[in-house]
Amino acid sequence: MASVRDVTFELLRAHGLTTIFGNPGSNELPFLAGLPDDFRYLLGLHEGVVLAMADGYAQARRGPALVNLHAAAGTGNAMGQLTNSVYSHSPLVVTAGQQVRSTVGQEVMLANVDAAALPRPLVKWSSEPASAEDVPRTISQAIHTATLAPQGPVYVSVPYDDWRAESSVEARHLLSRTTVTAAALTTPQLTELAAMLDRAERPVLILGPDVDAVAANDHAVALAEALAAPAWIAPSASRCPFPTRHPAFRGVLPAGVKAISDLLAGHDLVLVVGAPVFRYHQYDPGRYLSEGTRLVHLTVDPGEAARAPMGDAIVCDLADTLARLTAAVTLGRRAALVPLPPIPAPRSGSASRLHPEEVFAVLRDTAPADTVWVTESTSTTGAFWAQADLREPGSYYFPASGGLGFGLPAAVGVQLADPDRQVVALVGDGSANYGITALWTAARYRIPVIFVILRNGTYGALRWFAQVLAAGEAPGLDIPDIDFTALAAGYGVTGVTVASRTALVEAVTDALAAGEPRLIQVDTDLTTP
Ligand SMILES: Cc1ncc(Cn2c(C)c(CCOP(=O)(O)OP(=O)(O)O)sc2=O)c(N)n1
Ligand SMILES: [Ca+2]
Repeated sequence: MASVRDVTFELLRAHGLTTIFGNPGSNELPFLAGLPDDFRYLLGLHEGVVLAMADGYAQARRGPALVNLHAAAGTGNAMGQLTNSVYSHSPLVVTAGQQVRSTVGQEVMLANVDAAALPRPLVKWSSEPASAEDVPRTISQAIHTATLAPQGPVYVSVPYDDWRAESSVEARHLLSRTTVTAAALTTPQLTELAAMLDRAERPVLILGPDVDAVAANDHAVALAEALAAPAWIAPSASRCPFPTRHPAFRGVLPAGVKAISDLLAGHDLVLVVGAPVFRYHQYDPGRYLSEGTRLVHLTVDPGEAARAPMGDAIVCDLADTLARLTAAVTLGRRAALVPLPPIPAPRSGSASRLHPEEVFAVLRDTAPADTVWVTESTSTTGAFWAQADLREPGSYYFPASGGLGFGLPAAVGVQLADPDRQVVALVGDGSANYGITALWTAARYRIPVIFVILRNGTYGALRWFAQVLAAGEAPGLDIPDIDFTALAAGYGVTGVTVASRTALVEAVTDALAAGEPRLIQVDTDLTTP
């Protein structure tokens, strides 16, 4: 008779979940010991790194990723990164080892007390099965819950004495189950929306991460062209859903209520696709929409639809709806769009420092055109987008809730999922410290990410925010004299410090040829987001 562990590995295999991102403890050993040969385990030295690696991997492969953590302590360490995963709709199946089932109530050492409650509200669903026999079905439910729209992280805690229990023969049904979301607009809904777009004098598109998550970028371009409508990326961008040098592209919306409504004034119809309405950030009170502006919101997430403060929402399949709308609207109703001016020359840095725009311009011109950028340098996002030339789906990732510690490990996960494209991590000298041990995993498994650390010696974004809030000087904002080349060497990654464009070109060129992870530390001027 098959054990619960045997059936669980069969189930994971059936769903392609044979890569485990993890950090083990004694509770996890009965699950991990004797790992089947067709499974691989990627060790992260901190559970925040483990989670963010899995998040990058899942987003880049557009499929689920499996995580194994140590009881409550490991889960707690991972929760910082779950704040990102839950908003990036990352389909993560997070498992955690639990103490022996009969001892949990005594709260013995390593008991994950109230395990299913611990990760909420940072997961879509969580559970600790009520019996060993129910472990396979619970994990099956977790996988389907993570991958059905809206996708998201889920959590299952398993007492370690469950694995050796006998499994029910009925569990075999789980191995072949499939579940899918089918959410197409009805013909009347589509006809009504297409007519609304046709009637609009000045429609505008706002595109979000969920368009890139289903690689519907070309559908978004086709609709923008059919409508001759400008296209913005939704605020607090965590992915790039539209080519940044397309004539319809206008930029990333600022994350303020008044700033957005001012920018959208004059448009009589705003179509938001695949983003919450909206991920505001700085407090910037004002009208949500100008008089005469109507907003329609297409989303995969009923929660986004229900909580928006304005507009009409339709929960639907994004790629299908974009393609059908393009075919349904009337062409040629508006004058051709005037493209943005060419990318401006980057601003120059001060003595012995480069301006972030210079760094991004050199990287853009030296790295391959289909490079994947994983960024976490919070004061330089404006500089990045000003210099960006992103063309393909899956070209850009940023922590969806700004939970730092994502950049370095997520870049490792993205490179693991997408070995045919070069991944470059652009991470601030502050952010780098939250996920620094990812360098060890990159070296250990020879995952050839190029890590670029922008070192301005401060928490730049917080300096900017202190001005926005007129808060004045605050303690704890300076982080001088951290040497990331020394830290990288300690984790097995070769690093170099550069102080000129020429040296940066040379370092990037060397790193591209290395075939193993490399770190490049650049001293940069402080700029604003
Ligand atoms: C886990 C965590 N801790 C603290 C913060 C607060 N925080 C911090 C500490 C920032 C500064 C990041 O500094 P950096 O050097 O990475 O980048 P810049 O200098 O370009 O801002 S931005 C920000 O929101 C956070 N977002 N996430
Ligand atoms: Ca910094």
